Amino acid sequence: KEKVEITKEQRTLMKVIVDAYSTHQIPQDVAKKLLQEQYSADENFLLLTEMATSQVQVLVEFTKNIPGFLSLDREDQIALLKGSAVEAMFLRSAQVFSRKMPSGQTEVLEERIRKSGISEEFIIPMFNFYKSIVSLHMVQEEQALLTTITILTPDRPYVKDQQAVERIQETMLELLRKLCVLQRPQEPQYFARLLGRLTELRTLSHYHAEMLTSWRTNDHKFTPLLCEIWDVQ
Ligand SMILES: Cc1cccc(C)c1Nc1c(-c2c(F)cccc2F)nc2cccc(C)n12
Repeated sequence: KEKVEITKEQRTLMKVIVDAYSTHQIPQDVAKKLLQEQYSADENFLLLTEMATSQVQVLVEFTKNIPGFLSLDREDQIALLKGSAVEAMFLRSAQVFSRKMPSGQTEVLEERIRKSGISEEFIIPMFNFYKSIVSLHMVQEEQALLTTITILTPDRPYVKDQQAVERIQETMLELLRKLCVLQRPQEPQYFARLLGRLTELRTLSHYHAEMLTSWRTNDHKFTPLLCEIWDVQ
């Protein structure tokens, strides 16, 4: 039986990441608007665009706090952010669903997503993914580390020094592996199941690209930040 223990530096690393992850949450005003504004496809889309924009801002702030990220080549930092944004945002919004939001915000958010002009063919895989994340009952450390591992994927387009990214990602993978063993001794495959979700995320990012195109065709407006992160317009 492998004796697994978290070293002192791993504990420090985890605290930095979890603090950054929990500090940078969706602003309350956006969450509050979800409950107040009226229901129309356009109003729902506007709210979700605002939510997506603040999710990108939160993602950038979180990423800057990942130990080692800012010491990467500047262009590689941008390539990692652009390449991982959708996946990190799917994880983040899935966690919004898994954490019972107060006063039925979850149901309201689900309703607004379903009624925002997204075609059924994207809604189904999106909500299946949310359900599969909720069913894992991840703790915050796992959520923060899984998002960090997603951001630090070396083979994103245009990343020049993949080795440097791999080195940091490996540190995070080892920490998450230990956490899973300690957290769920009775579920030896739990770590593998978590990483399996990252494969599902790649499929979702293809759906997301198609959603963007279909929104554009219906002449929906995005914010400058969303245009920049996903190279639209
Ligand atoms: C904020 C939100 C939450 C859940 C579902 C959806 C459809 C959204 N909204 C968007 C997403 C998006 C995301 F932010 C996280 C997960 C999956 C996503 F499709 N991406 C974009 C890009 C341009 C405009 C919007 C409205 N939008």
